Amino acid sequence: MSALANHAFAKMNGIGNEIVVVDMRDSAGRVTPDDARAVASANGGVAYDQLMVLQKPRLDGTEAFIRIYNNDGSEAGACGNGMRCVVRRIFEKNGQTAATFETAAGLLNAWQGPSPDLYTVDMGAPKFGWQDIPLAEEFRDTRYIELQIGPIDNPILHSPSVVSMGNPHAIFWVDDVDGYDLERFGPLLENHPIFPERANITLAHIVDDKHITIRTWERGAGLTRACGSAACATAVAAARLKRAERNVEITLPGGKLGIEWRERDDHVLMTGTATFEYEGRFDPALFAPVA
Ligand SMILES: N[C@@H](CCC[C@H](N)C(=O)O)C(=O)O
Repeated sequence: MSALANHAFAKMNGIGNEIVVVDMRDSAGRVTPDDARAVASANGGVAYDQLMVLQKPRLDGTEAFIRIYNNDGSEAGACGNGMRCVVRRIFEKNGQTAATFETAAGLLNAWQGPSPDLYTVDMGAPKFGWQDIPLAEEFRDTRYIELQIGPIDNPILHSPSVVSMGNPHAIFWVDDVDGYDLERFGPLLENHPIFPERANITLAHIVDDKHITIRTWERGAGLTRACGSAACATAVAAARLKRAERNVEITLPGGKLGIEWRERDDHVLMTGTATFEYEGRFDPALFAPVA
Protein backbone atom coordinates (compact mmCIF):
# COMPACT_ATOMS: atom_id res chain seq x y z
CA MET A 1 0.00 0.00 0.00
CA SER A 2 1.25 3.48 -0.81
CA ALA A 3 2.68 5.59 2.01
CA LEU A 4 0.27 8.29 0.84
CA ALA A 5 -2.93 6.23 1.35
CA ASN A 6 -5.07 8.08 3.94
CA HIS A 7 -2.23 10.55 4.48
CA ALA A 8 -3.12 14.20 5.19
CA PHE A 9 -2.36 16.84 2.57
CA ALA A 10 -2.81 20.58 2.12
CA LYS A 11 -3.86 21.99 -1.24
CA MET A 12 -2.25 25.38 -1.74
CA ASN A 13 -1.10 27.59 -4.58
CA GLY A 14 1.75 30.00 -5.18
CA ILE A 15 0.15 32.73 -7.32
CA GLY A 16 -1.73 30.06 -9.25
CA ASN A 17 1.00 27.40 -9.38
CA GLU A 18 -1.01 24.40 -8.09
CA ILE A 19 0.77 22.87 -5.11
CA VAL A 20 0.03 19.93 -2.79
CA VAL A 21 2.01 19.80 0.47
CA VAL A 22 2.43 16.51 2.33
CA ASP A 23 4.24 16.40 5.66
CA MET A 24 5.83 12.95 6.04
CA ARG A 25 8.41 13.91 8.65
CA ASP A 26 6.88 11.40 11.08
CA SER A 27 6.70 8.60 8.56
CA ALA A 28 9.28 6.15 7.25
CA GLY A 29 7.30 5.75 4.00
CA ARG A 30 8.56 7.02 0.65
CA VAL A 31 6.61 8.51 -2.23
CA THR A 32 7.20 6.77 -5.56
CA PRO A 33 6.76 8.28 -9.04
CA ASP A 34 3.64 6.07 -9.40
CA ASP A 35 2.24 7.58 -6.18
CA ALA A 36 2.87 11.09 -7.46
CA ARG A 37 1.10 10.33 -10.74
CA ALA A 38 -1.78 8.67 -8.87
CA VAL A 39 -2.33 11.79 -6.73
CA ALA A 40 -2.73 13.83 -9.93
CA SER A 41 -5.23 11.32 -11.33
CA ALA A 42 -8.27 12.94 -12.94
CA ASN A 43 -10.37 10.24 -11.28
CA GLY A 44 -10.72 11.46 -7.69
CA GLY A 45 -7.18 12.82 -7.33
CA VAL A 46 -5.99 16.34 -6.59
CA ALA A 47 -4.93 18.33 -9.65
CA TYR A 48 -1.50 19.83 -9.05
CA ASP A 49 1.62 21.08 -10.78
CA GLN A 50 4.00 20.07 -7.94
CA LEU A 51 3.72 17.77 -4.95
CA MET A 52 6.00 18.93 -2.12
CA VAL A 53 6.86 16.06 0.22
CA LEU A 54 8.48 16.93 3.55
CA GLN A 55 10.69 14.13 4.88
CA LYS A 56 12.66 13.90 8.13
CA PRO A 57 15.56 16.40 8.16
CA ARG A 58 18.87 14.81 7.14
CA LEU A 59 21.02 17.70 8.36
CA ASP A 60 21.20 19.51 11.71
CA GLY A 61 19.60 22.93 11.59
CA THR A 62 17.22 22.10 8.74
CA GLU A 63 13.46 21.80 9.06
CA ALA A 64 12.94 19.04 6.50
CA PHE A 65 14.35 17.32 3.45
CA ILE A 66 11.96 18.22 0.66
CA ARG A 67 11.30 16.08 -2.39
CA ILE A 68 9.58 17.86 -5.26
CA TYR A 69 7.47 15.86 -7.72
CA ASN A 70 5.99 17.10 -11.00
CA ASN A 71 2.57 15.71 -11.88
CA ASP A 72 4.16 13.30 -14.41
CA GLY A 73 6.01 11.63 -11.50
CA SER A 74 9.43 13.13 -12.29
CA GLU A 75 11.45 14.84 -9.56
CA ALA A 76 12.73 18.42 -9.63
CA GLY A 77 15.59 20.12 -7.80
CA ALA A 78 13.74 23.40 -7.24
CA CYS A 79 10.24 24.79 -6.95
CA GLY A 80 10.03 28.41 -5.84
CA ASN A 81 6.26 28.67 -5.54
CA GLY A 82 6.02 25.31 -3.80
CA MET A 83 8.63 26.41 -1.27
CA ARG A 84 6.60 29.49 -0.35
CA CYS A 85 3.60 27.21 0.24
CA VAL A 86 5.65 24.85 2.43
CA VAL A 87 7.04 27.79 4.37
CA ARG A 88 3.60 29.30 5.01
CA ARG A 89 2.22 25.93 6.13
CA ILE A 90 5.07 25.34 8.58
CA PHE A 91 5.25 28.89 9.91
CA GLU A 92 1.49 28.99 10.55
CA LYS A 93 1.67 25.72 12.46
CA ASN A 94 4.62 26.48 14.71
CA GLY A 95 4.95 30.26 14.77
CA GLN A 96 8.41 30.34 13.15
CA THR A 97 9.30 33.22 10.87
CA ALA A 98 12.47 31.79 9.30
CA ALA A 99 13.80 28.32 8.51
CA THR A 100 16.34 26.35 6.49
CA PHE A 101 15.37 23.42 4.25
CA GLU A 102 17.24 20.84 2.22
CA THR A 103 16.21 19.93 -1.35
CA ALA A 104 17.92 17.84 -4.02
CA ALA A 105 19.58 21.10 -5.16
CA GLY A 106 21.02 21.92 -1.71
CA LEU A 107 20.21 24.10 1.29
CA LEU A 108 17.70 26.89 1.05
CA ASN A 109 16.73 29.61 3.54
CA ALA A 110 13.25 31.10 3.69
CA TRP A 111 11.53 33.69 5.84
CA GLN A 112 8.30 35.58 6.30
CA GLY A 113 8.43 39.14 4.98
CA PRO A 114 8.93 41.90 4.04
CA SER A 115 5.22 42.09 5.05
CA PRO A 116 3.24 39.37 6.92
CA ASP A 117 1.48 38.12 3.75
CA LEU A 118 4.76 37.69 1.85
CA TYR A 119 7.32 34.90 1.95
CA THR A 120 10.87 35.16 0.66
CA VAL A 121 12.90 32.17 -0.49
CA ASP A 122 16.65 32.34 -1.06
CA MET A 123 16.85 30.21 -4.21
CA GLY A 124 20.65 30.08 -4.14
CA ALA A 125 23.10 31.00 -6.89
CA PRO A 126 22.23 30.49 -10.57
CA LYS A 127 24.52 28.39 -12.75
CA PHE A 128 25.37 29.20 -16.36
CA GLY A 129 27.83 26.50 -17.45
CA TRP A 130 26.51 24.29 -20.26
CA GLN A 131 27.22 21.14 -18.21
CA ASP A 132 25.38 22.60 -15.20
CA ILE A 133 22.11 23.31 -17.00
CA PRO A 134 22.69 20.69 -18.56
CA LEU A 135 22.99 21.01 -22.34
CA ALA A 136 23.88 18.12 -24.62
CA GLU A 137 26.71 20.02 -26.29
CA GLU A 138 29.17 22.75 -25.42
CA PHE A 139 28.04 26.37 -25.54
CA ARG A 140 30.62 28.82 -24.22
CA ASP A 141 28.11 31.66 -23.91
CA THR A 142 24.76 30.63 -22.48
CA ARG A 143 23.31 34.16 -22.57
CA TYR A 144 21.97 33.08 -25.98
CA ILE A 145 22.22 29.59 -27.44
CA GLU A 146 21.61 28.40 -30.96
CA LEU A 147 18.20 26.77 -30.81
CA GLN A 148 15.13 27.51 -32.88
CA ILE A 149 11.80 26.13 -33.93
CA GLY A 150 9.94 26.88 -37.13
CA PRO A 151 11.29 27.56 -40.64
CA ILE A 152 15.06 27.85 -40.67
CA ASP A 153 15.00 31.28 -42.40
CA ASN A 154 12.07 32.61 -40.34
CA PRO A 155 12.04 30.87 -36.95
CA ILE A 156 9.05 31.22 -34.65
CA LEU A 157 11.13 31.12 -31.47
CA HIS A 158 14.91 31.25 -31.32
CA SER A 159 18.09 31.99 -29.35
CA PRO A 160 16.99 31.38 -25.76
CA SER A 161 19.05 32.22 -22.69
CA VAL A 162 19.64 29.17 -20.51
CA VAL A 163 20.08 29.08 -16.74
CA SER A 164 20.03 26.50 -13.96
CA MET A 165 18.25 27.52 -10.77
CA GLY A 166 18.73 23.98 -9.42
CA ASN A 167 16.53 22.99 -12.40
CA PRO A 168 16.97 23.70 -16.12
CA HIS A 169 15.39 26.78 -17.75
CA ALA A 170 15.33 28.16 -21.29
CA ILE A 171 14.03 31.71 -21.75
CA PHE A 172 12.88 32.93 -25.17
CA TRP A 173 12.73 36.73 -25.50
CA VAL A 174 9.57 37.87 -27.25
CA ASP A 175 7.44 41.01 -27.73
CA ASP A 176 4.19 39.40 -26.64
CA VAL A 177 4.13 36.37 -24.30
CA ASP A 178 0.51 35.63 -25.29
CA GLY A 179 1.32 35.69 -28.99
CA TYR A 180 2.59 32.08 -29.13
CA ASP A 181 0.93 28.69 -28.82
CA LEU A 182 2.96 27.58 -25.79
CA GLU A 183 0.85 24.47 -25.37
CA ARG A 184 2.10 23.36 -28.79
CA PHE A 185 5.71 24.60 -28.68
CA GLY A 186 6.28 23.89 -24.97
CA PRO A 187 6.45 20.09 -25.21
CA LEU A 188 8.64 20.23 -28.34
CA LEU A 189 11.16 22.49 -26.63
CA GLU A 190 10.95 20.76 -23.22
CA ASN A 191 11.96 17.51 -24.91
CA HIS A 192 14.45 18.94 -27.42
CA PRO A 193 17.63 16.80 -27.61
CA ILE A 194 19.73 19.80 -26.57
CA PHE A 195 18.24 19.34 -23.06
CA PRO A 196 19.25 15.86 -21.83
CA GLU A 197 17.23 16.36 -18.62
CA ARG A 198 14.45 18.25 -20.42
CA ALA A 199 13.83 21.92 -19.54
CA ASN A 200 11.29 24.42 -18.31
CA ILE A 201 10.39 26.71 -21.23
CA THR A 202 9.59 30.39 -20.67
CA LEU A 203 8.46 33.19 -22.96
CA ALA A 204 9.62 36.54 -21.56
CA HIS A 205 8.89 40.13 -22.53
CA ILE A 206 11.05 42.87 -21.03
CA VAL A 207 8.67 45.74 -20.33
CA ASP A 208 11.43 47.95 -18.91
CA ASP A 209 14.57 47.47 -16.84
CA LYS A 210 12.52 46.86 -13.67
CA HIS A 211 9.63 44.81 -15.04
CA ILE A 212 9.34 41.59 -17.05
CA THR A 213 6.28 39.56 -18.09
CA ILE A 214 6.55 35.77 -18.49
CA ARG A 215 4.58 32.66 -19.34
CA THR A 216 6.00 29.18 -18.68
CA TRP A 217 5.61 25.62 -19.90
CA GLU A 218 6.89 23.51 -17.01
CA ARG A 219 8.97 20.40 -17.43
CA GLY A 220 6.90 17.47 -16.20
CA ALA A 221 3.80 19.56 -15.48
CA GLY A 222 2.83 21.57 -18.58
CA LEU A 223 1.31 25.01 -18.87
CA THR A 224 1.22 26.76 -15.51
CA ARG A 225 -0.11 30.02 -14.10
CA ALA A 226 3.22 30.59 -12.36
CA CYS A 227 6.71 29.15 -12.09
CA GLY A 228 8.90 30.70 -9.40
CA SER A 229 12.21 29.28 -10.54
CA ALA A 230 11.42 30.44 -14.10
CA ALA A 231 10.85 33.95 -12.74
CA CYS A 232 14.27 33.76 -11.04
CA ALA A 233 15.97 32.36 -14.16
CA THR A 234 14.40 35.08 -16.32
CA ALA A 235 15.45 37.90 -13.98
CA VAL A 236 19.01 36.61 -13.90
CA ALA A 237 19.17 36.07 -17.67
CA ALA A 238 17.85 39.60 -18.33
CA ALA A 239 20.38 41.12 -15.92
CA ARG A 240 23.20 39.13 -17.56
CA LEU A 241 22.19 40.61 -20.90
CA LYS A 242 22.16 44.08 -19.28
CA ARG A 243 18.52 44.40 -20.30
CA ALA A 244 17.20 44.70 -16.73
CA GLU A 245 18.35 45.63 -13.24
CA ARG A 246 19.17 42.99 -10.64
CA ASN A 247 16.00 43.81 -8.73
CA VAL A 248 12.87 43.35 -10.85
CA GLU A 249 9.18 42.63 -10.70
CA ILE A 250 8.01 39.67 -12.73
CA THR A 251 4.38 39.44 -13.86
CA LEU A 252 3.08 35.90 -14.44
CA PRO A 253 -0.44 34.84 -15.47
CA GLY A 254 -1.25 34.13 -11.78
CA GLY A 255 0.29 37.21 -10.15
CA LYS A 256 3.53 39.01 -9.38
CA LEU A 257 6.87 38.04 -7.85
CA GLY A 258 9.72 40.24 -6.69
CA ILE A 259 13.12 38.90 -7.70
CA GLU A 260 16.46 40.19 -6.50
CA TRP A 261 19.77 38.82 -7.76
CA ARG A 262 21.88 39.83 -4.80
CA GLU A 263 25.29 41.22 -5.66
CA ARG A 264 27.04 40.32 -2.41
CA ASP A 265 26.64 36.54 -2.61
CA ASP A 266 25.18 35.90 -6.10
CA HIS A 267 22.00 34.46 -4.52
CA VAL A 268 18.54 34.96 -6.02
CA LEU A 269 15.76 36.00 -3.63
CA MET A 270 12.16 35.38 -4.65
CA THR A 271 9.30 37.11 -2.79
CA GLY A 272 5.57 36.51 -3.17
CA THR A 273 2.39 35.27 -1.56
CA ALA A 274 1.28 31.70 -0.82
CA THR A 275 -2.39 30.73 -0.60
CA PHE A 276 -3.97 27.96 1.47
CA GLU A 277 -7.03 26.39 -0.22
CA TYR A 278 -8.12 23.31 1.75
CA GLU A 279 -6.85 20.17 3.45
CA GLY A 280 -7.85 16.55 3.16
CA ARG A 281 -6.70 12.92 3.16
CA PHE A 282 -5.72 10.91 0.10
CA ASP A 283 -8.27 8.28 -0.88
CA PRO A 284 -6.49 4.87 -0.69
CA ALA A 285 -8.38 3.82 -3.84
CA LEU A 286 -6.16 6.23 -5.79
CA PHE A 287 -3.19 3.95 -5.15
CA ALA A 288 -4.89 0.59 -5.67
CA PRO A 289 -3.01 -1.55 -8.17
CA VAL A 290 -4.75 -1.81 -11.52
CA ALA A 291 -6.11 -5.36 -11.95
N1 LIG B 1 6.72 25.41 -10.28
C1 LIG B 1 8.07 25.42 -9.93
C2 LIG B 1 9.04 24.62 -10.74
C3 LIG B 1 8.75 23.13 -10.61
C4 LIG B 1 9.77 22.19 -11.15
C5 LIG B 1 9.89 22.18 -12.65
N2 LIG B 1 8.70 21.78 -13.32
C6 LIG B 1 11.05 21.25 -13.02
O1 LIG B 1 10.84 20.07 -13.33
O2 LIG B 1 12.18 21.72 -13.00
C7 LIG B 1 8.58 26.73 -9.41
O3 LIG B 1 7.75 27.50 -8.90
O4 LIG B 1 9.78 26.97 -9.43
